[in-house]
Amino acid sequence: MDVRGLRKQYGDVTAVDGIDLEIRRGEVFGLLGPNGAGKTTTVEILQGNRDRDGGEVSVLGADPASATRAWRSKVGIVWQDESAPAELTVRETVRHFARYYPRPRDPEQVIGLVGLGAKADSRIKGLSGGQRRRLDVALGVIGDPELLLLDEPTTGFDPAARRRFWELIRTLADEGTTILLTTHYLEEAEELADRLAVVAKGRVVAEGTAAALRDRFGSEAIVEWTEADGRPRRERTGTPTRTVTELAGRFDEIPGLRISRPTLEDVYLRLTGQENAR
Ligand SMILES: Nc1ncnc2c1ncn2[C@@H]1O[C@H](COP(=O)(O)OP(=O)(O)OP(=O)(O)O)[C@@H](O)[C@H]1O
Repeated sequence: MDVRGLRKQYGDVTAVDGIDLEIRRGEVFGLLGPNGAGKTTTVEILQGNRDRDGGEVSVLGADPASATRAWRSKVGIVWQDESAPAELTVRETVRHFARYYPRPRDPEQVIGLVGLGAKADSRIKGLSGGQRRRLDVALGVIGDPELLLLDEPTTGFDPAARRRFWELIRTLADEGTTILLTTHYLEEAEELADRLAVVAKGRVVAEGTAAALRDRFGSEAIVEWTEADGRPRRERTGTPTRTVTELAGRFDEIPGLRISRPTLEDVYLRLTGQENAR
């Protein structure tokens, strides 16, 4: 997948302001960014569900803006508000959607993969929010796509379901499916993505492996301690030893001393200009 200079405007709002992305076949790619950064708009354009105002886009060798039925059958999409009929059971729904594809996966296997085996005969209207999302994921993968585009797939999942979903993504990736997912969970991005891009205000502000992003501010450390008046302090520094030596001159024992390296979340907050959120 190749995206060059992608732009999208909604009236006065520039949602996507020149995004470049290159995603290799078989790769799991994570798109991170704060609310309103332009992730959903980007994914919708890649799916062929939204017009763009500028830029070149090639997805599985074709421009999604002129997508054919054959192209659509190779791209798996997880809708946020799947309009599956509420009266059908999980099994009926997955079987029904399988008929739209030339070479679908086995519905029973897919139901198992998303962890809905015990709910196969339950009606959709009786599913919890998280179970509903898992059904959405099942419908996204039933066509055995070459490329899977997932917009915040695990929102509303409980921790066990999220882990099961990670397993599913790894299984699909091992089988050669290319996967692009947006997420607000840094742990999820770190766990799943071979590479990730951080988007802010419609632009890519950083790109690379999670480890490389973390190492971007590699020599820095975060020194935390409690002041004599009880106020917690947090200082980012490239010279932590110096900071601690200074503190040691002021305190016998530095209260609440903690020295850590920036986490991916620290780096993310910094890259997106939200570091004061901590
Ligand atoms: N259909 C629309 N009409 C007008 N403005 C829109 C529309 N969809 C999105 N926007 C605006 O475009 C910008 C980018 O939105 P988008 O949904 O792509 O961001 P996002 O990164 O997916 O955010 P979130 O993490 O909250 O889902 C926002 O300012 C949003 O308000």
